[in-house]
Amino acid sequence: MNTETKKTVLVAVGVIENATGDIFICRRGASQHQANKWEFPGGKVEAGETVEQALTRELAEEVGITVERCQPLMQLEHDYGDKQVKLAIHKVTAFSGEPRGLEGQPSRWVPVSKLAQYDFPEANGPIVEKLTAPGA
Ligand SMILES: Nc1nc2c([nH]c(=O)n2[C@@H]2O[C@H](COP(=O)(O)OP(=O)(O)OP(=O)(O)O)[C@@H](O)[C@H]2O)c(=O)[nH]1
Ligand SMILES: [Mg+2]
Repeated sequence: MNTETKKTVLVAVGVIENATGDIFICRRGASQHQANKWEFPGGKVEAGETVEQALTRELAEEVGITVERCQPLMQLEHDYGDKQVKLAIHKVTAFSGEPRGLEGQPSRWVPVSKLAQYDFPEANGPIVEKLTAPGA
């Protein structure tokens, strides 16, 4: 399929931050797109939803938290060849509940300084850069 006809999938992504500044990441499943890579939890925005509504729904479903405060961090488009995605990324700075992998996915809190050691999907490069930039 050429780029003119390829459909872009809009994805709501949450960078969940705790009081000590650590970030919560999950590992994608073996049968998912970008299998076994680490990710910031989130998922596709459904018809009729805003990005924030999708983020709230996905984070409740996947990691069991209720988003109480979030701010837009950045938006990124990436073409994987088999799939074109637009990531709408928010930083989640207040939430209730303790995040955990509700779909059986491995998950952990990671200090920002260690984020670059994890294998993320290619699209995530600029997110990790922004989070680890001096003064971020
Ligand atoms: N959640 C999430 N998706 C990402 C990230 N980076 C990235 O390229 N993606 C891509 O965004 C797309 C949609 O994410 P998803 O598979 O989580 O969607 P979903 O939760 O609605 O799941 P589904 O597969 O059950 O429909 C995937 O193609 C995935 O590879 C990321 O950091 N977090
Ligand atoms: Mg998901």
